[in-house]
Amino acid sequence: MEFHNPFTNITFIASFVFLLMIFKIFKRWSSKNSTTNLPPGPWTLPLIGNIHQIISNSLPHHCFKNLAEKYGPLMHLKLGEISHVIVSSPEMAKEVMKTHDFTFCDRPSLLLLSILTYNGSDIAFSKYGEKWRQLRKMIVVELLNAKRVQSFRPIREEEVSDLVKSIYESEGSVVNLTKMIYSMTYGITGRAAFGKKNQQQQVFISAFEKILIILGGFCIADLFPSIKILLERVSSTKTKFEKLCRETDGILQDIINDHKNSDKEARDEDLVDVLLKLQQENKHSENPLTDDNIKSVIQDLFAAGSETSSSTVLWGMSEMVKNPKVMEEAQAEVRRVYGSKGYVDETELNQLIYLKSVIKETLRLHPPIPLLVPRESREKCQINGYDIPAKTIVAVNVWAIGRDPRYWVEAESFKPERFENSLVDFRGTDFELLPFGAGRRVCPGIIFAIPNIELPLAQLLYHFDWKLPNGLKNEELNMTEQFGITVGRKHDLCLIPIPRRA
Ligand code: HEM
Repeated sequence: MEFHNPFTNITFIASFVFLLMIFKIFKRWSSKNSTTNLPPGPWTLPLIGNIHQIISNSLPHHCFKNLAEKYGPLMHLKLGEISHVIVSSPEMAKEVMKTHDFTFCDRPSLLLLSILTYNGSDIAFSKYGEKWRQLRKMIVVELLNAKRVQSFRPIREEEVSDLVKSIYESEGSVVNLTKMIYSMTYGITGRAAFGKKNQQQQVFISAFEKILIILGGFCIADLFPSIKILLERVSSTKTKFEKLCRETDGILQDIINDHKNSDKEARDEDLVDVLLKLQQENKHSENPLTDDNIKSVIQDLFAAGSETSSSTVLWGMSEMVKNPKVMEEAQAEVRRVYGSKGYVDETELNQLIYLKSVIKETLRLHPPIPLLVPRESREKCQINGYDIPAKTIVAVNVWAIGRDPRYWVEAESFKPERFENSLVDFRGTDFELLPFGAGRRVCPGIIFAIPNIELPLAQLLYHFDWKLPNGLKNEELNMTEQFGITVGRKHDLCLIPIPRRA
């Protein structure tokens, strides 16, 4: 899956607009820069602040890690008119997401996300407040609980079996695992959300993929609020984005209407059914669930759930191909556990202890959202003796934290064994491993995500041995990252499956 580099067309638009608006911005910049006790950071240029330092060939999380090595784990950057703080150590992450969690549990209002989410009617990108709290509670209790996740087990098993079947059909030739895994995960999310697969669902998924590609980019208007309207006019992105959102909105509304008008008893309950039931139950409450809430929550599940799980499966496979001893041990475990049964299902997944360590290690080195979803400070506060002004955007570089040699021996190596006798977990209480974030805004989809990652990996390991095409050696596998809504592989993972004859 290809994404645009977020920083590609900034220079052109920025130089044009800067000439027009130079005075206005300068005035605003100088008045906003009056806080003197900010965390350390690189020297800023007038108007653009530190933008020039992050428009480089390296990806934002790499660039922030390099800068943090010089300026420290709590670093201030000015991107355009907006103050950003970049957190790069477990201690500072704990300050932001535990000690001062309430101050940092807001999300910034970003132009394209506001359009997509019906002005923040969702969970992931909406402002902190009573409406968000109620919606999140409802979704966690009713939608993302263990019983509901279990109810989708047949869907997962069927979709993963279909994946295995189509790989068998390509026996001996190269398969594009990237395409197959994304399509499988979208298939699982689509069926869990909407019920049976149909044409409408496919159209929604392909339009939504285009939306995610644009969202993975960078919106310059968000960095210059004082000339936002002008920037929106100069750029064609907003118009293109609105058109795509109108398309997905139409499809989602049709799906909701179809659900409202059809016989629910005649089919298995899907997530749209659950949301419509909640809408009925809450229609007289202070914060009723609107159709916009339903549509934006469904989009959250696709955006937050599908890309992240796919990218984890693909990074896990890539690391195992690159480290054949790990692959052998993981295969031996899966084949031992399922050997007498003769096929893989979800019943024994909890016995795959080594595979669980492989997944943890994958999330340590390749967190799909390396800077987490941005937070915004609700009020002024002090961290580590520095002032953080209200409305500062905070990014936690969990990619850098996962590679911190103070916490991780041989931090750059892929060693699942490190978790063997360790209690470190990824659920948001161990601040050296935070792929799902922490605190009030921690990912509520962890139990939904885990089987979507474990089952395909277990099946791929059970049924096949894997070889790189064109005589490439394992260590030569290209591991370059591509920045987008999640950080995935830049190059599709293409491998030759060799079916295992039991
Ligand atoms: C490997 C899989 C996944 C990873 C690594 C992941 C990671 C994350 C991260 C880093 C955040 C932001 C946390 C923060 O701000 O501290 C987040 C938020 C969220 N995730 Fe996940 N996620 C995954 C799967 C899922 C799944 C499967 C779902 C739902 C089906 C989901 C739903 C959400 C939602 C709704 C939010 C927003 C929470 C809020 O703002 O209150 N995620 N996720």
